[in-house]
Amino acid sequence: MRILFVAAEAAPVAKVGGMGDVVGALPKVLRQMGHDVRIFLPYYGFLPDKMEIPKEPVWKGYAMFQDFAVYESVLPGTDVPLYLFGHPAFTPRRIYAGEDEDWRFTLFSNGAAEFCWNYWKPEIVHCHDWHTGMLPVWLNQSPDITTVFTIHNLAYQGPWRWYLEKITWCPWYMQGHNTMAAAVQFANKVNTVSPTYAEQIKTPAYGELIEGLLSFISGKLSGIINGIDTEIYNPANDKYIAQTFTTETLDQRKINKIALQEEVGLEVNSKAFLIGMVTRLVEQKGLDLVLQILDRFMAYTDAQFVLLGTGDRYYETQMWQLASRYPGRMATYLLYNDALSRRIYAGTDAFLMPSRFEPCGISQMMALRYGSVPIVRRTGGLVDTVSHYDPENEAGTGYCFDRYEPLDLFTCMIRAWEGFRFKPQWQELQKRGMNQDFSWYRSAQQYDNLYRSIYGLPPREEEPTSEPKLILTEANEKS
Ligand SMILES: Nc1ncnc2c1ncn2[C@@H]1O[C@H](COP(=O)(O)OP(=O)(O)O[C@H]2O[C@H](CO)[C@@H](O)[C@H](O)[C@H]2O)[C@@H](O)[C@H]1O
Repeated sequence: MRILFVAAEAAPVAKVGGMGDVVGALPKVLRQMGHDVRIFLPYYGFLPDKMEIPKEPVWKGYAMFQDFAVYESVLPGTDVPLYLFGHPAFTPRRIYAGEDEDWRFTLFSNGAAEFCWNYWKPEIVHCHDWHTGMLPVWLNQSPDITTVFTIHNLAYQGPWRWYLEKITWCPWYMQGHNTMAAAVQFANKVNTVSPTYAEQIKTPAYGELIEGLLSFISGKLSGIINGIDTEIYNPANDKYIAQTFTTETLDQRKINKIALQEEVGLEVNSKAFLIGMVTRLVEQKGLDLVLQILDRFMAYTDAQFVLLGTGDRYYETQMWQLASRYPGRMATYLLYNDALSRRIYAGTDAFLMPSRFEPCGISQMMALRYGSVPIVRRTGGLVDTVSHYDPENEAGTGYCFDRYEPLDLFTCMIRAWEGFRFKPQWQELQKRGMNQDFSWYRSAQQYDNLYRSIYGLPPREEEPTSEPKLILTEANEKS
């Protein structure tokens, strides 16, 4: 099938969070499965620093009273054709956070629709998040193009209808009070990035005010767990970490811990329990919980803590100030740095992710792959990817808690800190995590079946072993 991915991010050239990982990895695997997948991305001002882009555009178009040009390149490290939407609105060296955000991404979507109608006609347009939410509405009038809309983050729903009506074409048949709601109504298939979250968003606690709509369209709504790029993120040959390792050579992993402690200015001590966090610093990621207990945790234990993240100024300053109270034991890096993130996954003993909600979560899968034991709140995709440690039966891959309460997080962290003292059991726990299969192949198979279902084709046979593991606890079934 001919499939066009339209998104605001694509790793490795334009990534802020997990959506970039998905758009950067999934097309590659789908192409290996025989689909002609291409990506449509804004031509951000920083892209020429990161890849080769021809000077001449392959096509010029017109949308929302604006001229634009489309340049063709290839996503670095892959064979995936990449079309770049060139317009001065994207020249600034940033992906998000501008006053013109609603306008410029609506223009981008409109440009993508024109591109499909006039230059390269796909059978399926696979849209990601609100930035591309108008595409299913516009393409609804083209019966030979179908749409899939993937929700990575329901919290951001794009501009309101009244604003869209001012800036662009809202066809007579359009429904939905904002871009996300319109996309959910008009896409042929809607999916989110884990089975648990797909259920949760039909409830008021997680539905971000469109739970009624999501319940209404539940017949076309599904959950497909993300993968990670296991070729790029591989502790056995990662050139960004001090010492490569596998489950067989886990003892060597402590070289990474020492190197990380040196790099981020922590006291060098391979015996200290080192917790890491790599995250966007936003409410979703549970930072308010962390701020309520971290001071006490640091005071009560001898643990060390390293944070890498950017985001809300409030969380940045609070974490920074906390770090200044624990010199040599806590380090805060307020920046975006892929190489350092890998060294944190490879060098920490545990990885903290107490999310308020989590559509899937890529970081905990990276942590598992690099042998850092996740401490997570059981919500969304964290339910589907991390199972609670059961020492009696030597089962489970991390430490989990259910309620979004500071005391529950504190208790969970203390349990992990205690568990770390039992070295042989801890190593087994790490190995179980590292042996989990989070490759994209399993998820790509499910996307393939989703595409096939649009055309009434039967699903392809799946390997029985490749089924994602869905672990539902009583507490989660209730939430
Ligand atoms: N400062 C920093 N430096 C370097 N790397 C950093 C970084 N901050 C974050 N990252 C990286 O960004 C990615 C974060 O991905 P997540 O899926 O965990 O969260 P995110 O909320 O961004 O994604 C949203 O979309 C994805 C994709 O569908 C869903 O999994 C998720 O639940 C949803 O919230 C990881 O690869 C992480 O290493």
